Amino acid sequence: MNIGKDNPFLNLNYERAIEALGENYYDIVSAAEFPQHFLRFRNDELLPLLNLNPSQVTDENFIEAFGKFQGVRPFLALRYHGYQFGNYNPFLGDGRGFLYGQVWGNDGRLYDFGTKGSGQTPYSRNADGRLTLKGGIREVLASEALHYLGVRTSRCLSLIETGELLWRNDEPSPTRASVMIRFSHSHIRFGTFERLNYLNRPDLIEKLLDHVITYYYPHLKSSSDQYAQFYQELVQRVAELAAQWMIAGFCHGVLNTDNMSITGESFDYGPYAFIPTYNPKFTAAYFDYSGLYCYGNQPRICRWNLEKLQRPLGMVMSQKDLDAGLERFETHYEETYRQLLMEKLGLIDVSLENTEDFVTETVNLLRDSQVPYHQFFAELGNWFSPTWRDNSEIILENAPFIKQLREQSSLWENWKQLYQQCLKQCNDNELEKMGSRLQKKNPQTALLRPVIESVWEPISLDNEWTPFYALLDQIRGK
Ligand SMILES: Nc1ncnc2c1ncn2[C@@H]1O[C@H](COP(=O)(O)OP(=O)(O)OP(=O)(O)O)[C@@H](O)[C@H]1O
Ligand SMILES: [Mg+2]
Repeated sequence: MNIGKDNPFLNLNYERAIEALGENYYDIVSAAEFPQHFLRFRNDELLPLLNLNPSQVTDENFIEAFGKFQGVRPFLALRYHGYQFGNYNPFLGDGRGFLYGQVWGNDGRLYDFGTKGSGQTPYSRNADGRLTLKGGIREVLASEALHYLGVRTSRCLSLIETGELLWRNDEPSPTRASVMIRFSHSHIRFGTFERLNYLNRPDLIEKLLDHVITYYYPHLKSSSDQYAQFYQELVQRVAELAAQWMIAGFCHGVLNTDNMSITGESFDYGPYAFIPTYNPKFTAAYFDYSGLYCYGNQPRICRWNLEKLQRPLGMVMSQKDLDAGLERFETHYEETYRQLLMEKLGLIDVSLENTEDFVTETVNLLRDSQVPYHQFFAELGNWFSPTWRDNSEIILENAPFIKQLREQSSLWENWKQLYQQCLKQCNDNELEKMGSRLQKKNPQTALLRPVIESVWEPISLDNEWTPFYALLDQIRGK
């Protein structure tokens, strides 16, 4: 049989980077066999990166490769541990996924195809190794939405419904099942290093660190203090990521160290939620009883996770270098947050004497007024007028939530003054472009929970997928 002979996914040039590290880092596993295969999502936007033309890749090609798992082997269940809600857990690892393969993008970067919901592995414990269809849909939507909001994130390459029924205590059950392919820059997690520290294997830590630098920080390769520079850059990337989440109004929900990527990329979208209004205490996961991973704690938690990573890294590099790297977390975070908030307000190359105050005032206004977070910025784009530069009184005067803003009289007056001061630094040409720039930065549709439920309901009741695809178009700004 010539299965897959012409399947472009099976003929990609797979790089065996992780495989070459040896079996101390993974277990070879096989995929589950599923009774049915319905391709529910294919991410054609990613194919050109692999030099594939979407029109030449059939749905059957996706199903064969990522639903029936024919062809490329071996599949590697990666080994890792992690701090979960503050406690060390040595019983983790890919329990419902594996590394399917690694490929070079034509952007010169190495990408992983990682599965989720592909069956049991040695790390499944007593669980089924499966992913619910709703869980898969939620991850597809989150990663597309975050990507379009400028967050450095993994994406989904495909989602295939498998015809199985699952029992879950957080979804009405039985519930439908799926298998997803994640497209990301590495599935090496902080917890991958933590496991090696637990096993007291500095030799394996060093080998993994060299691998990480070779493939994901290649510009550091020739440096004499590459470990120090790697940690410094990781701290910067993670601080930037935390700022990107905060600006996007995103609460990841489960910031365990096994969900932190060594490339500083965001991934694993389980019980996440976008905030309806600015509320630092907003908590996404129903099982996060103390609110540890609430929206406002995210920067602090990221820093804590980076600090925990010092233990394994400390086996092969100096504590002094680690401390120096982590010290810069706050500065990177604050600077990125400030810059991104200004951009979200349409302000590029505008420097106020007191930009920090303006950023604080904006956050205070959003928090105290409890206006819808995403809508505030979207309406700024919808109503923007160059005349705001000359008359601050008319700023957002027709916005649906103006009453809420006016109730915060001194905050609101002050904010308008500061925004006007910024606009005064823009020339006519810039002001003309401001409305469309704001609209581009701030989509009309936010991926709030009721929005996700509104597309899930027709799928679950009538197998009606049109609203899901329409929502995808909206969050992609189409
Ligand atoms: N249904 C399941 N069957 C087997 N193992 C599971 C299942 N759900 C979660 N796990 C395992 O529990 C741990 C924590 O799960 P978590 O939800 O953070 O990760 P995940 O969503 O499964 O995978 P990823 O982090 O790659 O997105 C992981 O080791 C995961 O493999
Ligand atoms: Mg996870």
